[in-house]
Amino acid sequence: MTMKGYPVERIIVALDYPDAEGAERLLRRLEGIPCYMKVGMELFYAAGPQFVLRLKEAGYKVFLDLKMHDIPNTVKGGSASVTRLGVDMFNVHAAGGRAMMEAAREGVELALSGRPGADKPMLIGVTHLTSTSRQTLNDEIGIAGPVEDAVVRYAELAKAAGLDGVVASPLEVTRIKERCGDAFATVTPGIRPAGAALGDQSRVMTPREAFAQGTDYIVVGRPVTGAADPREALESIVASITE
Ligand SMILES: O=c1ccn([C@@H]2O[C@H](COP(=O)(O)O)[C@@H](O)[C@H]2O)c(=O)[nH]1
Repeated sequence: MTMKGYPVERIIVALDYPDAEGAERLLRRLEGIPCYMKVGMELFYAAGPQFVLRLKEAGYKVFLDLKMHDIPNTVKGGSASVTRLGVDMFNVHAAGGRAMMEAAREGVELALSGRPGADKPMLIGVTHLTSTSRQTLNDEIGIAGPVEDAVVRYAELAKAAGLDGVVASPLEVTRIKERCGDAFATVTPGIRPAGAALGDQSRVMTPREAFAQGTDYIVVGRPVTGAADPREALESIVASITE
């Protein structure tokens, strides 16, 4: 299954479930669709590294979305551990600063040293969460100006630290690509098919609009996992992009 220039591998399905059984039910519904799978803190804290290995054994690409944010030495160790696990993509908070992101990069190199041929995971910086509105940024967090400016600043910092890309909303993709280059990847949650409930998301676009902005990956959770027929929901997202 391919989309014009955007294979379905660029759709990352968020497996936000409280246990492995829930995620397994979804995997059965989506059997044969080669989308990327995202394991976030809810599933990882419940089902652990074993579930990541199970996805890898089934042939999926895996984004481990744990958003590390700690002192550089700790993040270096965490990055080495998830690299040894064999994930294809993982992330750290850009708010941790340049030294922390560089330490994450070192952790990847450490885990790969002595393992020639092992795949290097994409290391991605989290900018401002897609649930963050301008009002939250300005009035609660205390950062002035549009969210986009703050996101682009984090993206530039992530690039300077040697990261491969950032998590941002599709609304910021054009400016990130302008400032950081097209090869610097954007991974964009905050995806809502037309008419879908926003839930707690604030900065959103449809799947089609997001790819039209030039994003590399979209992340979709509840519009698929919360649908009565998740397979039909995912196929309809693919169709909305290719039509
Ligand atoms: O800024 C961010 C970073 C991560 N996420 C994650 O993406 C999915 C989105 O799920 P939906 O159900 O489609 O809203 C979820 O796992 C978040 O943890 C994000 O939304 N925004």
